[in-house]
Amino acid sequence: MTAALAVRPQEETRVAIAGLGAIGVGLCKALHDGIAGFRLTAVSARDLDAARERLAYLGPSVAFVPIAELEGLADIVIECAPAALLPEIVGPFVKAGKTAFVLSCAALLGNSELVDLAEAHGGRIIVPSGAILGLDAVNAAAQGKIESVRMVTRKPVTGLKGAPFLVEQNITIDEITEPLRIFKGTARQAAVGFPANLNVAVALSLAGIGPDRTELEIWADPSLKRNVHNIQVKADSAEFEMTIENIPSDNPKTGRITALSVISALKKMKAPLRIGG
Ligand SMILES: NC(=O)C1=CN([C@@H]2O[C@H](COP(=O)(O)OP(=O)(O)OC[C@H]3O[C@@H](n4cnc5c(N)ncnc54)[C@H](O)[C@@H]3O)[C@@H](O)[C@H]2O)C=CC1
Ligand SMILES: O=C([O-])CC(=O)C(=O)O
Repeated sequence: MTAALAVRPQEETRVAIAGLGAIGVGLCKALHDGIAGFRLTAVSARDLDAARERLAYLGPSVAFVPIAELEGLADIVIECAPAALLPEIVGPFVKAGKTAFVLSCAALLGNSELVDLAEAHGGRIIVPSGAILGLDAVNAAAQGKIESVRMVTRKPVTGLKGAPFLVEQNITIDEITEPLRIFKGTARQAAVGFPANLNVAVALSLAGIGPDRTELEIWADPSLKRNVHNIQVKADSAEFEMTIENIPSDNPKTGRITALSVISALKKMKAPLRIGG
């Protein structure tokens, strides 16, 4: 047998994408262009016919199907849909012992049975770094003792509009001319009040000291064009501060780096050299 024949080709992992918005469309393109070891096999969208037309370049090897059919067609699913759909996207995959990447991670707090389901069936839920930074350092610090994690988020008005907290509290931000602090509380409270705007705070809390101890301020700032997150961590191993300025994608609520973080996480799954968490 020649050396070449002795090398087993790396098995391709079949990927499904649920939700074809700002993140999902970027991931489709990346997978179509090629991520070694992965093959896009199925996608799901609210309007399947429109999606089929819009993404015709994906060709006949990619199935456009309702969410319920994704699990039969893929080994992993990437959830990048509205948060309310989290259980129906993730549930079937983890129940089959498969992996689900979750972007709407704020919704994990209200659906913790998904983690139990994954544990019971040998499935995995992976929350990529998304639009935030330093989850590896926070997670490392959490292996020791973390005293506090504080985050201050500043967003342009378009990145916050329509959040349930603003509606409930009758806070109008359309015409502000100065930065306005609109929320002070915990990551868990933010997940309820800002379910589509503060996944980053929940990811940070899950990496560190949990959603009830992670403190958060949210500011609406009309002078900003980017979503800015500043994090301060005090631990017995290190004290650190990190800031990220996210350039919005086609969806003003979503930073461009979010889809890239998924591509990076996929590559890490197969890399012979893995850097960071
Ligand atoms: N973890 C993180 O750091 C971040 C998480 N996110 C979250 O990721 C998720 C996706 O974000 P984007 O792509 O920006 O949102 P988006 O709104 O651009 O895309 C969501 C897509 O899901 C589609 N959809 C609606 N109903 C559907 C159904 N029944 N079946 C399949 N698809 C359906 C919508 O038509 C839309 O195209 C959101 O929940 C968002 O809050 C966003 C940014 C950062
Ligand atoms: O957390 C989120 O859902 C989005 C976010 O703040 C960002 O993209 O900067």
